[in-house]
Amino acid sequence: MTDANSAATPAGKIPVTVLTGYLGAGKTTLLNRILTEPHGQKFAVIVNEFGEIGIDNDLVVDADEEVFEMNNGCICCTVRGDLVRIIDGLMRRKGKFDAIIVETTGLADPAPVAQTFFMDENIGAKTKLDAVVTVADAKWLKDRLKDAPEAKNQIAFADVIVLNKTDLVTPAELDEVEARIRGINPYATLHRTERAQVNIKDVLGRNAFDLDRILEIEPAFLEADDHDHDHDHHHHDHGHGHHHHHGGLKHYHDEEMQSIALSSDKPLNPDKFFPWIQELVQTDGKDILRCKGILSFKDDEERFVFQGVHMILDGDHQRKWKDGEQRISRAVFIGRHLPEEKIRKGFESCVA
Ligand SMILES: Nc1nc2c(ncn2[C@@H]2O[C@H](COP(=O)(O)OP(=O)(O)OP(=O)(O)O)[C@@H](O)[C@H]2O)c(=O)[nH]1
Repeated sequence: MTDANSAATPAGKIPVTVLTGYLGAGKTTLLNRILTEPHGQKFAVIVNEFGEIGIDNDLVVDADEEVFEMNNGCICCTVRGDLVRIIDGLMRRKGKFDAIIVETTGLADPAPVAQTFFMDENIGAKTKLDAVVTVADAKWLKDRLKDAPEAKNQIAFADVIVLNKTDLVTPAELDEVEARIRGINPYATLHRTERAQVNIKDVLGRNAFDLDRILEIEPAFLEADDHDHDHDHHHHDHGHGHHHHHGGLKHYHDEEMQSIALSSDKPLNPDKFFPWIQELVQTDGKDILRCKGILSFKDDEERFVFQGVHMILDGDHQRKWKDGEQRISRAVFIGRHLPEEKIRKGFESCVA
């Protein structure tokens, strides 16, 4: 097969798609869409998540794909070594898959991730960065561009932008957010979507990563990594956070961002949980950028997945608990100034 989607690049390198976008924009929704389409390809999927407990990899559809998880840290810093190791391991089993998809955390700066494919000689020889695909949240991007520098970098670095959640905004708002995106990145191809419904050929096998353009934005992109992780507090353009240096590449982290991980081995009562979570996101949704969890309800044979982005909640049964599978409820809340005690106590009070 030699369609646009066909995996092997001329040099026989494995194409890598970096899937990025701010917290809750719809990355996993897009990933699941890609994996469930009849694409006839075998993907290796690498998922990086912010927060201590692995929920994301559990939300990726149960396809044939192998999912590698990297928790506890941001892909662009602490776990970058993991990324190199996982890809290195994958390359030793060449032939078993056609392409690699890396889903970063919503808080990752895509620049150092992309840089890995140029700076690590071994990886650069065997893989090729196909495109940085950024999912943008039509409802919240505007606000995040004001307070989250990661969100802006994700747009700036994109080769393909999936402007998602068009159902949550008016046509005028949609035009406005697209104009904001165009102000930052006039080059990327852009698709407006609901539930990340985009043609797979529009996001994979693009051969779109443009090094020249990136060097214009980030002249230091190809400078050697001296593993210098300076914490530079002399920049007062943002009240919090710090900059790292990856070689000559400077990148920003929001240190006020926190995550709270909760778990319980006692089944929860849905009649307590739903009113609690609804009330919580109504009162504190401004600070809760993202919440999600896999829950075990009393007398319920199925896992229940809930998701939230600010005050918008979503939830559904996912699948039956498997025989022997431990029925543990897990949830994570990500945001700034989170009322931790209130969230912990509230969650505990939902036990049946
Ligand atoms: N209304 C609406 N909701 C959507 C759309 N796309 C995704 N969602 C919901 O938005 C929430 C977040 O979607 P995810 O795909 O998990 O987002 P993500 O970017 O992977 O989130 P993180 O990995 O936590 O950063 C979920 O509840 C989705 O069901 C859309 O087009 N419209």
